[in-house]
Amino acid sequence: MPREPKIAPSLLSADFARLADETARVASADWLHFDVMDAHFVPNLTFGLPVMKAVQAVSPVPLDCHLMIEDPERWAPEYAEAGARNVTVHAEACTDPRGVARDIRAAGALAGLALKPGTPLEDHLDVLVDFDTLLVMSVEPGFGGQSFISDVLTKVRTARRLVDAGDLTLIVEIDGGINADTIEQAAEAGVDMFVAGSAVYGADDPDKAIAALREQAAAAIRG
Ligand SMILES: O=C(CO)[C@H](O)[C@H](O)COP(=O)(O)O
Repeated sequence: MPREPKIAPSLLSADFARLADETARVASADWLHFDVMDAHFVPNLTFGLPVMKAVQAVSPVPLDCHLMIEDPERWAPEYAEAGARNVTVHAEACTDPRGVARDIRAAGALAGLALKPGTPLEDHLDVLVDFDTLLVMSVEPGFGGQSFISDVLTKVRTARRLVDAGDLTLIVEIDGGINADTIEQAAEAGVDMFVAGSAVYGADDPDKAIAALREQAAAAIRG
């Protein structure tokens, strides 16, 4: 059966003054991507656990929390306990990736591992068996609206091969610069879940943009 592409709009590109309305505008999405930035691991500051809980209470779609923070071991389980569907930590920030994956899962969420564009997949292959999702960053984490870095597709292809061979069970996710010009190459490389910020929230009708991106990715997978 062909892969069914999934779309996760990134709330980073939404109007922060109207977060409840902005979650309702993407009700057809698969996950809602929630970017937590601490101004230390990345040079930007967004929102944290109290805002996540408020969004979680009104969101029609499950939350996909991407923690771009130092000390993820301290915070990740709390996002899981608050009801996130998936909680992703950065490999570059983790001192105990296996331990944090175990804690996230024990708190009821899927556990995700994210890699910055320059971080080799090979350096973290041994821990991937403990994770449910792999988030391949296709921009430097910190800001929306950047250009897609196509070199990271090598990591996507490797992960896809390992999943298709049955060596790993992972949702392969990509984040950064995904739009109508880039989604097809990402889909062909093997992505399951596409995070899109500006391409969705920058559209007049975000739900229409989600449907169009999903269909474009599905067509690329069908070949
Ligand atoms: O994690 C992120 C940045 O660190 C964002 O989710 C990502 O950049 C999405 O925005 P866009 O689709 O506009 O690139």
